[in-house]
Amino acid sequence: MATGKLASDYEAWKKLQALYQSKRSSYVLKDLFAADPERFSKYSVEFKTSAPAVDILLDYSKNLIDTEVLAGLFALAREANVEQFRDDMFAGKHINTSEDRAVLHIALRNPPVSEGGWDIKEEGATTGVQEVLAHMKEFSEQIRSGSWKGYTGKAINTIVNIGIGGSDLGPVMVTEALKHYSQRNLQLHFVSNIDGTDLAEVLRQCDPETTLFIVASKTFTTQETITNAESAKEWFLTSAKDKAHVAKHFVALSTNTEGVTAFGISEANMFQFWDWVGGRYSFWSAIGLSIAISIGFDNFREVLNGAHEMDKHFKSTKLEENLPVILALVGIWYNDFYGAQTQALLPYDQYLHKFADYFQQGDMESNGKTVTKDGSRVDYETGPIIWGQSGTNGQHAFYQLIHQGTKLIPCDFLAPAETLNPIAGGKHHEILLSNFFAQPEALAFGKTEQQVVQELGPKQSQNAALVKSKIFEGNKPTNSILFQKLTPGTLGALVALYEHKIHVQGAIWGINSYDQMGVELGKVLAKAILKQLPDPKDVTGHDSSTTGLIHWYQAHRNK
Ligand SMILES: O=P(O)(O)OC[C@H]1O[C@H](O)[C@H](O)[C@@H](O)[C@@H]1O
Repeated sequence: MATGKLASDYEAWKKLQALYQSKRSSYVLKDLFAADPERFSKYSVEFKTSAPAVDILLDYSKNLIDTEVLAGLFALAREANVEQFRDDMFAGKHINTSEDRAVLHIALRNPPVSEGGWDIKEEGATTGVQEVLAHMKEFSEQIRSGSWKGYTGKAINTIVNIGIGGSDLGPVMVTEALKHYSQRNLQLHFVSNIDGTDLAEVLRQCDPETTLFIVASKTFTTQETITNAESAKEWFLTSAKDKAHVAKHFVALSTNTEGVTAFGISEANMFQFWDWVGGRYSFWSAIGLSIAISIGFDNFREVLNGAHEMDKHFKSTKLEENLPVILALVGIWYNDFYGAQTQALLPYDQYLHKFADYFQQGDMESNGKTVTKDGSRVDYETGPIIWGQSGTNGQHAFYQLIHQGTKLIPCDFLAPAETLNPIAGGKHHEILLSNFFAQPEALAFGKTEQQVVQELGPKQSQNAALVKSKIFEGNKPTNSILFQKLTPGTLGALVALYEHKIHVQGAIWGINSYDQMGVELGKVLAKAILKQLPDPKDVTGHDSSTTGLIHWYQAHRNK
């Protein structure tokens, strides 16, 4: 098990620090490429599987690394026991130490043991998963075929997923990413925010006779979700009148049977999962019901299968060829030695426009920690700020800062070789991909004096200041990830790739990537404050700022 040791105490860490200090000026992409014509083939690796057919190329050659840096990074992974910690996760050990839980989202995409899956000895992890998947298959097929009827005998044509955080972001991202495979006569909506506007605007588009509400909440205690679900039920009953009709229009995805039944949803309409599924790793579980309804169960299973292939790769490939490990280590090089604060995810595929949003929770909630598992305060940076947008939109918005700003922003570029929408004879995709190739090239190599002089011509080049102002150094690092096509299997593999990257980084930093105590404290405080809001006299126990703000609100609200 990862010990919670400070990463900065590892010998390999110290060596990397020394390397960075003494040789940083030699990590210049222009020179590194000039010196080694084999750099691309040396620093790229392909992940290829046949069932499902997934083909992903990771090119990490445009990074500020050489063989020595890489050797140091792999040594760090070994010294931090990354392999052991990975195996502990797969074995169901309780690596989420603060909550004493296993971390087994990998079990959710595990095929049945009879089909070669791992046998994981944790409640539900082997047979339970298959049972819930069978329930999801049956139910999603009933909705898609129209055989599930609403209270007036009409088929369902609108699905509203009510959930927040992991119970929202995963289904949102995946249903967007795989929209191409969706059943287009089913309208999908997601309500997450407690702000009544979110629910109100969605309900305007719904007909109670043909709407299915999916209440998605691991704990079934999350204030936003329960409040939204109660209000949705009230809205529904205004038309349906009879509470017995709720059974046809509300289902729940949760670990909390008691909470679900207390809400008025019967156990038969509940899709179970387990406490070893972290919210931000949960769309592989029952939380993915809206995905299965949208794209069909077989496609949903392909998402799981693609992820399972990546799990196998992560588990059995040596570190030097292991995609998640490579991404994690290169990320650590910038995060901890160069002091980069962020990591941009830039998919050149419009279907992936929610990919960065999704990993904002996945990465930042996992690795936004300052204390290691043994309680020491870290003296290095942990989780980066994750952000991004789909290309080429980002190019016309924030790329300038990546190109020439003072901050180092390592970027991952992702793109499919084949588009799902080859309109205008494939012209759009060629233009899109020319940008996908051009941006990392420009970031890496910038614009040299020679290029500027050539561009300006002999006369204007006399102006030294002008020439100087137009040169830019480049040397901005990127990873490029090319994949064949955005299929369900490929999406599953890509998401698992980033999940495991997060796991490896957390292991090296010695932190618990699987709890979220900061978020939980905010929830507790909000509940306490809610009770004090009716009467200013009740506002006690806060600092003067919080008290002042609450009092101002109380004086200004329109009650
Ligand atoms: O699924 P729920 O129990 O409603 O939780 C929803 C979300 O709550 C919090 O924000 C947690 O930090 C998230 O990890 C979780 O996904």
